[in-house]
Amino acid sequence: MISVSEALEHLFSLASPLNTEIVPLAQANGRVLAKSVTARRDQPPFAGSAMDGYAMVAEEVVPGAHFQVIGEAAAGHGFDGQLAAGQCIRIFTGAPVPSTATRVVIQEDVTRDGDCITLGDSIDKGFHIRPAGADFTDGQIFSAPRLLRPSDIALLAAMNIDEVPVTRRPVVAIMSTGDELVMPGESPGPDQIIASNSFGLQAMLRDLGAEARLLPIARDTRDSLETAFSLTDDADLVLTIGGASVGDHDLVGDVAADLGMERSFYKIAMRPGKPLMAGRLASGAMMMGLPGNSVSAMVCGHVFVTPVIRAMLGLGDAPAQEHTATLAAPAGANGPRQHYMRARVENGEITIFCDQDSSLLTVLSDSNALAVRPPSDGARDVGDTLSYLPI
Ligand SMILES: Nc1nc2c(c(=O)[nH]1)N[C@H]1C(S)=C(S)[C@@H](COP(=O)(O)OP(=O)(O)OC[C@H]3O[C@@H](n4cnc5c(N)ncnc54)[C@H](O)[C@@H]3O)O[C@H]1N2
Ligand code: MOO
Repeated sequence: MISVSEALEHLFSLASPLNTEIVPLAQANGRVLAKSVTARRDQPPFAGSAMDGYAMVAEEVVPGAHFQVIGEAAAGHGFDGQLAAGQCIRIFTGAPVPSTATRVVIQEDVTRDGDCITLGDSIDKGFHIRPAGADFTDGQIFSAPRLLRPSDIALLAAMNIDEVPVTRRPVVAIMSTGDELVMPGESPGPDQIIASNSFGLQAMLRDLGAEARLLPIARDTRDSLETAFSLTDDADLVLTIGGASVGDHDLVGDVAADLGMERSFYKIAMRPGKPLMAGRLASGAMMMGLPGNSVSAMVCGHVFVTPVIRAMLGLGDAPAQEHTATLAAPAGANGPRQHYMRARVENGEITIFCDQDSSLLTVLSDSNALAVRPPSDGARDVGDTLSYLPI
């Protein structure tokens, strides 16, 4: 058995960044920017007013000083004339400030009588002028790679970038295997259960920005598995679930090998998730064969599938990021495999659930973390620092 970090190295050597496509800005949220882009203008493009008030030429604001109102500037409509000492214009937020104006006095600090304003006794000393290019300037680089979020979309729009180069979404084919499985909503026979892992993984993959589609459930026969594999030619990654262990009906590895899969590794010193396999199929797609136990499949999703998808998206080869918390209750010594234990982190303290059986989805659902216990980690006390993966 290889270690988790050795397995990740193998997986990263199988996963390479996908090519780039151009999408309209409105469809770029959640995508990965593949190439750096540059701002096509200054923002703001002119010195602009930050407040509603009066723009004037004044070194100091002196209570009781008078100014003559000679015009107006609003957002989208600047003032064409020249502004001299003793003069001001009515101005609104977002309007260009005349080049000679030195400050904007907010309207709350002014009394107006016809075309004359008088400054009040207590005046806000702010200049309230946003210089041209204060946010960004023409040609400023917005660097790739990065996962685009709503705030980035707003920035790209302001930069006048209407088409965005993003990494193509990885296409992932998810194949549940097993005679016992039926789809949610169907009526299972007495010996059957509902396929759940495929749906959990599909949700995880979609959150990561992959295009994840479910194949028909493959039965525990060579024919059925071969048929399911024949539907994966367009995939960048094929995820099989179940049939990965050593039982007589665990045929996934054998069938994949017969179809030309070059195996990279099988079995990892971890729990849950020990019987994970990976390799490259004859189609060129990467394959990961996940164990069937529900929690094992989802843990492999967090520990291995997520970093693989991020690598395919061009976000780099890095393991899932670990955080630390202090232990809320003592934890016994760990065995020889790296153990990912369902846990809850609250206010910086981590509590590990008692029952870690790898079939218990209720415990997984109650968890927001996987405590990471390295191989042969000794017993830990309350207050000890522990690493965890947020989930
Ligand atoms: N003699 C040994 N037996 C087992 C070993 C071992 O080393 N020696 N390893 C155990 C471990 S660890 C795991 S994990 C499982 C993995 O088994 P498989 O990958 O072959 O999975 P299956 O046997 O097909 O299924 C296990 C379990 O999970 C349920 N399952 C499968 N697919 C789904 C799905 N899509 N949705 C929900 N549940 C699913 C299945 O019904 C079984 O209950 O092997 C141990 N055995
Ligand atoms: O490794 Mo299995 O994944 O422990 O249940």
